[in-house]
Order: sequence, then structure tokens, then C-alpha cells
Amino acid sequence: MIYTVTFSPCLDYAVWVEELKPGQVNRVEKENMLPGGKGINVSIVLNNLGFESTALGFIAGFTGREIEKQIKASGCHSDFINIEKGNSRINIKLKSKEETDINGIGPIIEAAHMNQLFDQLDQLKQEDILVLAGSIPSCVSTTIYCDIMERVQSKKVRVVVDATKKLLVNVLEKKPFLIKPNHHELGEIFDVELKENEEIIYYAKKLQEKGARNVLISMAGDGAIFLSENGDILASKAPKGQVVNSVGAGDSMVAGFLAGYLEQMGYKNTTNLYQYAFKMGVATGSASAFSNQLARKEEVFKLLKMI
Ligand SMILES: Nc1ncnc2c1ncn2[C@@H]1O[C@H](COP(=O)(O)OP(=O)(O)OP(=O)(O)O)[C@@H](O)[C@H]1O
Ligand SMILES: O=P(O)(O)OC[C@@]1(O)O[C@H](CO)[C@@H](O)[C@@H]1O
Repeated sequence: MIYTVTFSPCLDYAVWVEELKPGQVNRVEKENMLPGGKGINVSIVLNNLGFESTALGFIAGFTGREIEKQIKASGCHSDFINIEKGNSRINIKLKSKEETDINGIGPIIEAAHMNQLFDQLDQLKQEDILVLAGSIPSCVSTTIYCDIMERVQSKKVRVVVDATKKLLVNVLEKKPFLIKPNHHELGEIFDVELKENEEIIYYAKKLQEKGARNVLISMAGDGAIFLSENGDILASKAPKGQVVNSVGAGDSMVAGFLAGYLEQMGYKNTTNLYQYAFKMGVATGSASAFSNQLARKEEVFKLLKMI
């Protein structure tokens, strides 16, 4: 079974404004509101690709109820922990000449809520996959993903981490199965700005040396680079297309990678295991970027042929 954990789920309120005029009243041309948060996006895309998962995490208030309702309606399993005070975030995704994100704060997670999550994680079984993705509220320690990995360590759970800065660096010693920073986030860790593939590979290797088994670096419209635990280094350009909404492209990439990996494992085909998973990741990320909603199977397989 695959489990995703989103500490701070949200409603993503995407608005399209032809020309944004700061300091004035702007009227939107188009809008939509979808459940979001990185782990939740991974669960939704896995479901679109035909893989079951359960979305875990913390929700609160009327926004939390809407997130849960929409996730259920999409056919995903969820088992959220309810926080009594506050509301889950509404994150604004402003589409104009540039894409601007304004992400909310979200409710306070207390020790009792955290214990509930640990109780859920104790139910994980040997060989399950656990995706820890997204930011954490400031009341939670940046060792939390590492603490979770420690809790499930004896079960050989394959853990995927999509996080930034210390939250990501702190898990490396626990040998996560996969990490997926984008190239800006990779640069941020080492306080450098990364442009060339050679530089990106150099710093991605450093994360591998610190413990990550597989490292996937996404580069938005420039594609992605992958360093496998077998020592292979793969690079792919992103397929060309019309970008509609790239929110969740990175999460879709994680879901596509896992779907590709599990598909090949199902066929007991380990020869091109990571190559196929990587291609599926790129295709799924781009399928999300080229669409108003998260990637769907048909679009993914169309793009896969172009990679
Ligand atoms: N403009 C684009 N054109 C084509 N493909 C794209 C574009 N943006 C994203 N993608 C695809 O999605 C993948 C992941 O994108 P990106 O690097 O933006 O992830 P991210 O920064 O983690 O995004 P997010 O946090 O919004 O999920 C890319 O490697 C690429 O395959
Ligand atoms: O604030 P975080 O947790 O880092 O990111 C949250 C978020 O930007 O990530 C997803 C896209 O990856 C969106 O659905 C959501 O709004």
C-alpha cells in the first residue's frame, strides 16, 4: 500500500488575471478551487494512474471538510486527523504573465494530533511506500520527517521525501528511497545558484553521498535529472506543450515515478526499472503542467511517447 502524508493540506484557489495591476482591483478571467498540498496531489495523480493510496495528514475547519469531500469525490482513500481549532489553508495560485503562489499558514498541530499520526504509521506493513511531502507548520520540528522515518525503519518501508531545506537534509541519514527537490531547492541547500546540468549533478551526488538512494531533480520546463542507486545518471528534456497550470507538476512527477516503478516491479522487470520510472515521472509532471487539473492517464501516456 502507498500512504501519503500532508502536514498542511489546502484548497488551491487558482485565478487567471491577464495583466496584474498591484495596488488596484483586479478582476479574474477564470478561477478554480481544488484540494491540494503535495502529498494529496501525489495521491490524486496515483489514483488517476490506477494506483491506490491513502492520503494521511491534518485537516481543520470548513476548508478541511471541503478538502476531504473533494478528495473522496475523486475516488482517493483518505484518513485525515481532524484539528479542532482553525482552518486548513487556502493557497492562492495567481496566473498572469508570471505564476505567483501565496501559501497560507494553516492550523496548529499539537502533540496529541501528532501521536494520532504516529499511531496510524504504526499500522504500516513491510514494503509499504510512504510519501512525506510538503511544508510543515512552524510549530513542528524540522526533524519530523526524520522522526517518522525512524518510526517505520524496522519495516523496510520505502520512503519518498519531497521537502525543502532542513526538513529534507535531516532525513538523508535515514536513507530515503527517493527525494525530489527542484534545482532551485537543491541550490538553496548548498547556498549556490544552479544552472548547468553538470553543476546540478555534482550537488545531487552530494545528497546521494549523504544517504538518499535515488535523487530526482526537477527543472520545470527544462526537464529533469535522475541519479539512481545503481550509479546511473539520466537526463531528460520536458516535452513541449502549452503550459496551463504547473501547480503540482512536481508532485505529479513523484506520482508518475512511483507508478512507473511499481508497474515494472509488477512485471518483475528490473532491467529498465529506473529508466522507465524516470520517463513516467517526466511525462506525468508535464501532463499536469499542460492541463487545468492534475495529470490524467491518457495524457501521460501520450507524452511518454515523446520522451
Ligand atoms: N513549463 C513546463 N513545460 C513542460 N514540462 C513542465 C513544465 N513545468 C513542469 N514540467 C514538468 O513537471 C516536472 C516537475 O516540475 P517542477 O520542476 O516545476 O516541479 P516543482 O518545482 O516541484 O513544482 P510544484 O512544487 O509546483 O509541484 C518537470 O520536470 C517537467 O517534467
Ligand atoms: O506550502 P507547501 O506545503 O510547501 O506547498 C503547498 C503547495 O504549494 O504545494 C502544492 C504544489 O506542489 C500545492 O497544491 C500547494 O498549494
